[in-house]
Amino acid sequence: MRPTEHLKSLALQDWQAATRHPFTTALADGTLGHDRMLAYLRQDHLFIDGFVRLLASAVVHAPSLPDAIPAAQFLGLISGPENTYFLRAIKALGGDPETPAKAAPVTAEFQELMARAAASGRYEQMLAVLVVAEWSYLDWASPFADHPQTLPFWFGEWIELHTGAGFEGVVAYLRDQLDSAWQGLDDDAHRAVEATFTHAVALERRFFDAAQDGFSG
Ligand SMILES: Cc1ncc(CN)c(N)n1
Repeated sequence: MRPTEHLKSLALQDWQAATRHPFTTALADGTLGHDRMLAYLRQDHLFIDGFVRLLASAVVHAPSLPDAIPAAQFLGLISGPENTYFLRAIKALGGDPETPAKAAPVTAEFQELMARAAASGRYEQMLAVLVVAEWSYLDWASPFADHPQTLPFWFGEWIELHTGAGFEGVVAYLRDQLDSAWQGLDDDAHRAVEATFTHAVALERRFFDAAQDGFSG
């Protein structure tokens, strides 16, 4: 079994709950309340701040230039079209993209996990969080790739950013990086990757649970 399959198998319950979540089902069929989508995007924009720094750290720690380049290109996508999507969508939903939200507890925990992984100097720790974040999003969004064009852009473009050949390539690359890093690690480092990976999956689930509640708790 591939190391990334093994890691996912350790977190299967949370994985399935995160990737077949009523929040994303409602988002994809267009019935999600606009207030809910706005609250989610304002929290997720905070998540992206930490994510960009984590991805940049992975670029720094990649073992070679060919290993670093796909992550560097993905960094450009997140910092460009994805960030612009956030600004446009938050504005269209009635929010002020220039005023950051106060981090909800689950967002703050995610920020801490990403900051810890980035500061660890351990490439596999960075990849453990990056793989969960992008693979779980590919998993929930893929069944909705052919969404109706009538969906408002704040729903439709969010699905498009997480589906398609380009994004599948990002997930394949991140998984390959973690699979090959795993081979060179000792038992203690394997346990540490497992802990970070399963924590990240639990946070993805809790992030959608909180989003479903409008981040009110
Ligand atoms: C919480 C979370 N996890 C993952 C992703 C995927 N980019 C995201 N936008 N937000």
